[in-house]
Amino acid sequence: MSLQTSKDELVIGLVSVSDRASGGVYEDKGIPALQDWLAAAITTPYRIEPRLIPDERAQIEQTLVDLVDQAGCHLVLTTGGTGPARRDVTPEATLAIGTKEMPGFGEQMRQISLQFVPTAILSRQVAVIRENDSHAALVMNLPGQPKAIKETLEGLKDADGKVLVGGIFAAVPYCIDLIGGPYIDTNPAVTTAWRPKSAQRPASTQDNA
Ligand SMILES: Nc1ncnc2c1ncn2[C@@H]1O[C@H](COP(=O)(O)OP(=O)(O)OP(=O)(O)O)[C@@H](O)[C@H]1O
Ligand SMILES: Nc1nc2c(c(=O)[nH]1)N[C@H]1C(S)=C(S)[C@@H](COP(=O)(O)O)O[C@H]1N2
Repeated sequence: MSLQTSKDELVIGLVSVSDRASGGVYEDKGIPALQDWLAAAITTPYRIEPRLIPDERAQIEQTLVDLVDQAGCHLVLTTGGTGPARRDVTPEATLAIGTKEMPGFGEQMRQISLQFVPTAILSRQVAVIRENDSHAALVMNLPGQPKAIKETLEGLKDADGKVLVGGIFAAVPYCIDLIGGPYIDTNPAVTTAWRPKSAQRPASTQDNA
């Protein structure tokens, strides 16, 4: 297990998978919801690579491969296409481009989402690592309902901000450390990254490490 995190700029791919939003039937709310949440949660500088595409498996696979292999993303979040309907194929496309499956993320997201909606059981969302010769990325599926983005990433808090159910984003920064990506710092008012003590860096040393 290596903790050689990279000094590269953090690059995050956002993929909204929706027939109707990509076809102009309704306005895409997936990418804006992802952007807003990340802007509040991540304090490390980062660049976004957004993509809006239909529920076509080949196009989803190609988009994910391009984001990791060409655009150099360290993290890719998809939204939409995780349900049981005939055109919902985001999990299949994600598994096809992954080199390692990360089942804990999908399991935890369904647990979290069940606190919000009983239909959470219908989401087949998965997460994978994609490794190429030069780097690796974490690719995770979120449900298509725009409100599900904050729910799954952040979890559930009470009126005083006390965490009732932890969101999955807390596990993302250390996962990116372990696959050799940049050190991600978060805003604790939104989400606190879980890292073992040995992997934590004081804020002032992060640029020099
Ligand atoms: N990108 C999006 N922007 C805005 N709303 C969305 C988006 N994706 C989904 N939704 C909303 O969430 C609901 C459930 O999402 P789901 O992914 O199941 O969509 P869908 O019924 O498969 O249709 P489509 O793929 O055309 O968005 C949609 O009916 C829509 O109201
Ligand atoms: N947190 C959360 N998870 C959720 C939902 C939601 O509103 N919030 N909607 C559910 C519903 S209604 C469905 S059908 C599945 C799959 O949605 P998708 O096909 O839009 O990805 O996600 C589920 N997971």
